[in-house]
Amino acid sequence: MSRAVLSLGANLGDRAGTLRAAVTALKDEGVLVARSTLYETPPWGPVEQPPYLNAIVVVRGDRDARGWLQRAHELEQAAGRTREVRWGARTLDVDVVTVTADDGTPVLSDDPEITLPHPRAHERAFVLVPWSIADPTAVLAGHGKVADLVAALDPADVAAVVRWDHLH
Ligand SMILES: Nc1ncnc2c1ncn2[C@@H]1O[C@H](COP(=O)(O)OP(=O)(O)OP(=O)(O)O)[C@@H](O)[C@H]1O
Ligand SMILES: Nc1nc2c(c(=O)[nH]1)N=C(CO)CN2
Repeated sequence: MSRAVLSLGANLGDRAGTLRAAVTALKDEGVLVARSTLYETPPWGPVEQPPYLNAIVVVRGDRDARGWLQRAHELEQAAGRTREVRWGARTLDVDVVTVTADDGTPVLSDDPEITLPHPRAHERAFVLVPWSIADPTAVLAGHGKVADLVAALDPADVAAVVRWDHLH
C-alpha cells in the first residue's frame, strides 16, 4: 500500500464536470483519502491558454509509483485527453506530485517517465495552495512543509488561486 498526492487540472470543456467525474471514480474504487475544493488558477507556463480549474486529491491503495501514474493516465483518457503541446490546454491533466510508503518514507525517482516528487510542484501555486487545504500537515520531500512553501510564494500568485466554489 502507498499514498499518492495527485494534481488534477482542466482548462477545456466542462472543467468542473471533468474534475468531479475523476474524483468520483477514485472515491468509487475506495482509494480517496482527502480532496481539496476546486480552484480557478491562471495558466502556468509559456503557452497562452484559458484559465484552469485545479484540485488536489490524496489517494491510498495497493499501487506503486508506476501504478499511480498508470491510473493518472487512465483518468486523462477517460476525460478524452489526447497528447498535445507540452504545457498546453487539455481536458484533464493528472500529475503524480508525491508517493509515500506506508511507513512514511517518500518515494524518490529521477526516471523521466515518473519523476518523484514532481520536479515542478514546489514552484506551482496551483498545486501548493489546494494541497495545503487538502492536507495542512503535508511535506514535500526535499522542500519542506507545504504550508511554508505557500507562505514563501509571491502573494500575488497565491491571491490568483481563487476558490472556484465561491464564484458559483
Ligand atoms: N510525477 C509525474 N507525474 C506525471 N507525469 C510524469 C511524472 N514524472 C514524469 N512524468 C512523465 O511526464 C510525461 C508528460 O506528462 P504531461 O503531458 O502530463 O506533462 P505536462 O503536464 O504537460 O507537464 P508537467 O509535468 O510540467 O505538469 C508523462 O508521460 C509521464 O511519463
Ligand atoms: N494553472 C495551471 N496551469 C497549468 C496547468 C494546470 O493544471 N494549472 N497544467 C499545465 C499542463 O502542463 C500547464 N499549466
